[in-house]
Amino acid sequence: MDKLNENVREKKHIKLGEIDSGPILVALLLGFIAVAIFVILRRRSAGRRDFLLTGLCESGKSAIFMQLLHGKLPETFTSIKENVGDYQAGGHSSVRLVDIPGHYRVRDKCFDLYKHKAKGIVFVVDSVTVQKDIRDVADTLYTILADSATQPCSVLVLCNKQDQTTAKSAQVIKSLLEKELHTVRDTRSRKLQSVGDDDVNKPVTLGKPGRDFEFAHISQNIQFVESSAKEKELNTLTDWMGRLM
Ligand SMILES: Nc1nc2c(ncn2[C@@H]2O[C@H](COP(=O)(O)OP(=O)(O)OP(=O)(O)O)[C@@H](O)[C@H]2O)c(=O)[nH]1
Repeated sequence: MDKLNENVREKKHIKLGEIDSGPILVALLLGFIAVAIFVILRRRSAGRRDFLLTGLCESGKSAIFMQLLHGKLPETFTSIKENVGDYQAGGHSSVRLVDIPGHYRVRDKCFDLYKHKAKGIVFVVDSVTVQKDIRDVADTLYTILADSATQPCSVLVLCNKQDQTTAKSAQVIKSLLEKELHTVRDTRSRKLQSVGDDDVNKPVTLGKPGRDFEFAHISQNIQFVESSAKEKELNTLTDWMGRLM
């Protein structure tokens, strides 16, 4: 009888040993995967120090650039070339600020030159004309967000010209854009299906397929804030940059 009990106990031990090793292996595997993801993400964001000001023509990018770097508003002119300068926020080392021209003929080419070094992308919106221009604004923003090179970036949608009484709030602009980006995504995915695309430059499909487009579903960290370059109210932008520097 004693021998029988001992045998049962032995068997139990063997079984317990077998069951116990499973969770340990799973935990080790999960740990390994977590470390690998951390290393990959670190590598992807390493060397990214630039902040890019982008958006449609006349949204106020050059005004913001000049206010931040020189404390003054520039004469009105359409940029055809980027403005580049060093910006320093209290206590931080300086970063490169690049004002990308809004004109469609130069915008994408210029953006492509700087996107791989970008840590933060500031998408400037004219809060007065945004509703009228919503198709163009959404199309331009979609191109930026769907670019695989911008996936590690933080994105700030800066709703500028808030000194104007007809300016839409950041909250309204966010929901206008959410609706329009849904349409842009549909149009683009239909085009992709008919044309086909090479795998290397394949843009990312934004949000969750089959669901309404929501900014909460994209991989970039995106925030919406308000500003007025004219009134030098740019704290929302400088605070955001300070947090990333
Ligand atoms: N009322 C108001 N006007 C602004 C503000 N920011 C810029 N502007 C004006 O908007 C116009 C366009 O500003 P820019 O800074 O040249 O616009 P941009 O985005 O650089 O335009 P592109 O160079 O064509 O890409 C200018 O007349 C600015 O003075 C603002 O916060 N409030």
